[in-house]
Amino acid sequence: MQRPLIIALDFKDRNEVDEFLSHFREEKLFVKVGMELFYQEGPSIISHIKQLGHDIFLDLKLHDIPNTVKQAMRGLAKLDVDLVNVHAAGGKKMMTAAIEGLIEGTPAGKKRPNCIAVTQLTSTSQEMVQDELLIDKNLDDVVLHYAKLAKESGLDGVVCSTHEVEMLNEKIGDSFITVTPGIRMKDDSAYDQTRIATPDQAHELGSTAIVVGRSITKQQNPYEAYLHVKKSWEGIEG
Ligand SMILES: O=c1ccn([C@@H]2O[C@H](COP(=O)(O)O)[C@@H](O)[C@H]2O)c(=O)[nH]1
Repeated sequence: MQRPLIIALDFKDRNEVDEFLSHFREEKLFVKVGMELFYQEGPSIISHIKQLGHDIFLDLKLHDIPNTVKQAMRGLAKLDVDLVNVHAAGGKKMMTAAIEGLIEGTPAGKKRPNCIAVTQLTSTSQEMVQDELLIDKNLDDVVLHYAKLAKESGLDGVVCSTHEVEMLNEKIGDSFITVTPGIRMKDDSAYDQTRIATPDQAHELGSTAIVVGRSITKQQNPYEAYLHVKKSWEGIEG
């Protein structure tokens, strides 16, 4: 994976997506379709965006019993997306089943989509881990443990925050993909995210890819905001 900047298309429908993408006519993008858009528009939104020439991370974060995840992944593999994901909290059997489903569902001659596991959401804080999830461990240790489970299950990488990337690169190896949401420009609101960093910090810490939503999509000039984030991510400007 070529260290992409992935734009989260958290829009309510296809019209909003088209309006947003109209600002990027010359640009081949890597975009993320999440639950909000996919549950509204269904699989046709994927073929629509593919026809425009963009790469797609389908962020549905599957988390269910192994057989259900396997059959769901068989279906998703047919959609011609580049990246899909599960929650690592589903465990090794579930993650292994996800890969089996992807392999079975990928059309002959095509490469299966990369599959990554969410370790701990970037909206989760150390306090939440202890007080709400009742996990009596350091958040870093939880992320590392889930990342190891994902690796052992044959997944290609994880979703984590930038704060854990150096540790994962050191302990698991930097060919294991680290996709990091929770990205904010210096003066932007964190909104509901807690483990945040700027694009240039993500670059320095060694993220494979960053996911950026509102710091681009909610700006008055999304194209300018995108260029600004991209420069920072490429280490050209802080
Ligand atoms: O741990 C996670 C996993 C997924 N996300 C998704 O990324 C974007 C982030 O959007 P922002 O507007 O930049 O906060 C969003 O679609 C989330 O569903 C995440 O934030 N953290």
